[in-house]
Amino acid sequence: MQSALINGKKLCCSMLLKNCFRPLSAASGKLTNVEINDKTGVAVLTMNRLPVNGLNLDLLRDLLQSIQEIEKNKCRGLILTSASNTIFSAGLDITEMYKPDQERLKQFWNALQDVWLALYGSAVPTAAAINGHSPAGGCLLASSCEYRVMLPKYTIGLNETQLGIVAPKWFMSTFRNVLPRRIAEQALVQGKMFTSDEALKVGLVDELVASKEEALIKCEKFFASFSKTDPIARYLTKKQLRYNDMKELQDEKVQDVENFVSFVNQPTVQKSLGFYLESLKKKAK
Ligand SMILES: CC/C=C\C/C=C\CCC/C=C/CC(=O)SCCNC(=O)CCNC(=O)[C@H](O)C(C)(C)COP(=O)(O)OP(=O)(O)OC[C@H]1O[C@@H](n2cnc3c(N)ncnc32)[C@H](O)[C@@H]1OP(=O)(O)O
Repeated sequence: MQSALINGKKLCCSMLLKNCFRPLSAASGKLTNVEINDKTGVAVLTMNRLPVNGLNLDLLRDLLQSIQEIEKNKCRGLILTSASNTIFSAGLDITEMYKPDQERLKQFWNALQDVWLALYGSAVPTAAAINGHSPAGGCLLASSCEYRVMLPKYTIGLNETQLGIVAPKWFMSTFRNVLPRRIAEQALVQGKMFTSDEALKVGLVDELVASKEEALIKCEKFFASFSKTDPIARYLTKKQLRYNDMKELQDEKVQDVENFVSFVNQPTVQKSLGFYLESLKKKAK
């Protein structure tokens, strides 16, 4: 009975996908794609830098432009997802940090700050359809949304300490906004990657579903739960709750870039990043 119901919705969704979605052309950069459901007003923002949606400067710039266009168009919701079948996002593109061009390195971190501020503080309700692995920066993006639906058998978490990196304060605040403090602390110090089941258990994600289509439906349902809520009151409440986290970064934006640049340029950090990149490449062979 339940699967019949789900199948019914699936059919509905694929019909919607075919009939109701129009691209938001201004927001569809090379590495992101935005489609708006004309019936519901919900925008699906898809990261499309395959194979792993590594967050490099170009993807971050496209993401920012897309989020801003979705806000401008007063969409009823923003669903963040991936064009890959197995990876939501591999997090920051490590090649941006390894032997970096110094000016680009600053722009890169600045772009990440801006994407986080735009997504975390978005006036439009946000949800992530996590259709693949979501380590580090991928987890940051998903956790910045208000609701998360994940597919089974993937992993998600802030694994920075496993890489010998300290996650910046605003990564940690984002995590703490989602998880109980003690669980957030334990996970952050361990650099824990949660399986989908574990993520559901601790509340890092809100629902598990079997397919991306179902994930999109669940995210739409989350937005529909605001149908009787005043949108301005909704946004102002969210803004108040997230104000301190955002203000902290806004006040320290320049210092935060400097900290990042100086951290990344340390010879020991460069060495670790080099080894890590090599290990990823070896694994791929
Ligand atoms: C005091 C402190 C002050 C300031 C601190 C400041 C800064 C520090 C904070 C920095 C924050 C960093 C957060 C991050 O996001 S770091 C990135 C962390 N990401 C990861 O650890 C993920 C690594 N990747 C994987 O685990 C797997 O690739 C993944 C599970 C995502 C996919 O596995 P799959 O088997 O499907 O693919 P692979 O064969 O592994 O990969 C395919 C190719 O993609 C390359 N790759 C993968 N991930 C990355 C990446 N993050 N960056 C760059 N390149 C990546 C991989 O090497 C393969 O490449 P090729 O061999 O095909 O060339």
